[in-house]
Amino acid sequence: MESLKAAIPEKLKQLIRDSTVHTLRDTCSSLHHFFLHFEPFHQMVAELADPSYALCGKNKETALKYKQLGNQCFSNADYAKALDYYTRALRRAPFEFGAIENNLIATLYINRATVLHKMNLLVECLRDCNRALQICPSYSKAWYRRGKANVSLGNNRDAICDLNIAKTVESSTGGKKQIESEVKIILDQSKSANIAVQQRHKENSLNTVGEMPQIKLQSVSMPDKGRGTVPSYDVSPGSLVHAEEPYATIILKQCRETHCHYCLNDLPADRVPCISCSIPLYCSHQCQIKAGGQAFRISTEDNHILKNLPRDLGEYAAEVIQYNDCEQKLDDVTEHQHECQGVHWPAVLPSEIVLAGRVLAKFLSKSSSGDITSFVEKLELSHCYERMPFESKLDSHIYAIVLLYCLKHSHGTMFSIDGISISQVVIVISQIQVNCMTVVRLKSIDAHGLSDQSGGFPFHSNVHLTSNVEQIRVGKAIYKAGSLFNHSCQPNVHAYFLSRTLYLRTTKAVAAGCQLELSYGPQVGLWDCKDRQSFLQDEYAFHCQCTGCSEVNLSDIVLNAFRCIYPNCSGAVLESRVLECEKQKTVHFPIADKVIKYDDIYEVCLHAFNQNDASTHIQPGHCLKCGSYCDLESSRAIVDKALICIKRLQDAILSKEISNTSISDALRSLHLLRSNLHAYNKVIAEAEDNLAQAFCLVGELQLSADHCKASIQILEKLYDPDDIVIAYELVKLSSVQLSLGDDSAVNSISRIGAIFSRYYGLHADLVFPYLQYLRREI
Ligand SMILES: C[S@@+](CC[C@H](N)C(=O)[O-])C[C@H]1O[C@@H](n2cnc3c(N)ncnc32)[C@H](O)[C@@H]1O
Repeated sequence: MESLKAAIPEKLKQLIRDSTVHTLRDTCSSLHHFFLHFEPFHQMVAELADPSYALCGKNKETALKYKQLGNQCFSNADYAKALDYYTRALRRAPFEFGAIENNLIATLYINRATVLHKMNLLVECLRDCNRALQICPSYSKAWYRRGKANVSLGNNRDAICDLNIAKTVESSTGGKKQIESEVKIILDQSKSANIAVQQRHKENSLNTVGEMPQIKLQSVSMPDKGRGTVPSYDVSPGSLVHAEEPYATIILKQCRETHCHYCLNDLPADRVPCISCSIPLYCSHQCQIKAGGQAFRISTEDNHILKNLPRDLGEYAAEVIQYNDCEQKLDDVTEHQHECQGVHWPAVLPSEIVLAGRVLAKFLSKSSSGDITSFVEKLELSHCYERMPFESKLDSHIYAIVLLYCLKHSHGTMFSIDGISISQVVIVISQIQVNCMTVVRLKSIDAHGLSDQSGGFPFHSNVHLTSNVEQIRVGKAIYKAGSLFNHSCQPNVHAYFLSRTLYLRTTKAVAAGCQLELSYGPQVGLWDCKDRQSFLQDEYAFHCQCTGCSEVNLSDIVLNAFRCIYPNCSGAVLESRVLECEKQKTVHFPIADKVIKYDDIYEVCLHAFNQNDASTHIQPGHCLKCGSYCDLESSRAIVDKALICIKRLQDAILSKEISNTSISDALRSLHLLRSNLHAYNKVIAEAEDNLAQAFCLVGELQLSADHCKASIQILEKLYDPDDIVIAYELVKLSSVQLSLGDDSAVNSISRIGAIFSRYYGLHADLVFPYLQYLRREI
């Protein structure tokens, strides 16, 4: 990429820098023309898209090598490594149609099932047996392993069926005898114990609760934000206003080995690779088929086994072999199919560009003509091409051309590559920048780094959760209707995801006709106004016009403020960086208008209110309440030094090596922070939170609870007291309160429940399973 960029003549770069939507065809055409005569471009496209260079394809030799390594690890009882090698082998093993006997993939699934059984991952083991049996229905070892897993699961009835089938299809007499004696043992055991309730372990089904949005929405046009979405009637807090499947999705590179490439959920130990290339991993066959459109199913004629079995066993076997792992209707367009030839480009190009490819492929498969000239128009998404910085304009030109060449190799549909088609893709790339949502997940609950093997919370253990509830970014997606919701730094809508489905829920009451707005990332309380605006400008190329950025609010004044030199004065002292931004707000919305409504703003900047023209009287380094001067340079130096100690404590928490010295140094630093920073400064809240975690880890639970409460008190000033951030903090507090046997845990937990149900409704327990544990405790 860099070498292509460097070779572009300066004159052409200048044209691209100055390009608008109207001149885009010309600049795209000129750059294309330049690349056509530039050999390194053709070399690069060949390396990206030519199957003869493909390294991500299937390769039987490599698969056999990994299988061998897996076998060695298994013999040495190194099961974790064996599991990894068998998965690698499955990723590279080509599917051989017709090879029912000694099928490499079926053997690998059974080897992996055996490892999973050893690791006591029984449901996963059962699923791998099913996969092997779908390929080779008369695979005795697979029925046998399935039977053994069912015994361990207590599904004795299924186990007996599995073992009986294994016995029937087993060719050796010795083998048959051994299975027979095992069946006898289970039958004897079953007589003395109640037969456990049978469970069918199906592959992952979408974990959604059947809640449908009931609110009628309208699209409206706003003078400062373009189109927006409003409800047709009043909506109460916690109402589900929108649910939508994505138009296209892509997993982020850092999650490729940990999350399903289709539904974006955590990958289980029995992950399923793509059938035709070695790039994606899925949580189930269901997701693999939805993404790639292919399944390795045997035809019914190959099911000799079914015909030779007694009727009841035959029906049982049919259910296992043909069990419906793709109940949901397949979209006619599968996202990964066009990328799936083992060529490099889907693995190498940036995620947003591969996503643009998926959007284009979906469009092409729906259009009969292969004409992409009306592509942008039909997508009906806004874009930011003219607001993009030069570097992004240049990158999108280059990537659009490269992507079109890669798609032409891979897609199979004919389309012409010229100024018109390239300009369409450039616009789509800028549409993706503005409209794509980052799919996030709450990180699996981790109490002191503990979680059970399936990543869930160990409900049985008496542990307290003190680490932060983290969100991890797993994918990017385009939701066509969802992208009509504008941003606000004081949002009234909360967006979250279950699998790939987007859910939007109101967190406040919204009157009919008022805009429903979510946060694209930054929020009042998280960062101050200046930082939020720079983020939105860099990431989404717009200047935020929301109320949080145009009207004075307490959080923006105090979040980074210093304290007044007079101990009894509650005024805030601001540095010039923050002050400039706040002054702009007072020009348009005088603070005095807000005094009555928000008396806590009045509390921190009384002096500013008392002036006729507040904007000229607010000065950096002067208290906004009493006007006295504070030497911010020396305060800043003290604060920076104190923060080094707090950082040391943070590191000690992470490594779980907390010494008395690190705690007492941090306590001294907290004192320095409190005497230099405003009482509501976020840095103090974070220091309090670190101390709460440290005290919890060394078993000083009362001190931990005290520091946790101190942190929450500040956060309640910075955020809305009913914000989800407060609930996350209360989770930590309640956990410690429970361990202390403190009755106030009940209040904390019911507050958490109320906030969670407003943000997640019926999905709260799914998104945050730790809630069930807390509820049970009260
Ligand atoms: C995902 S789209 C939202 C729908 C968009 N208004 C439309 O007409 O399609 C994002 C774009 O909406 C506009 N926008 C959204 N929130 C805004 C805000 N708070 N202030 C200014 N513009 C905003 C910006 O132009 C941004 O690039």
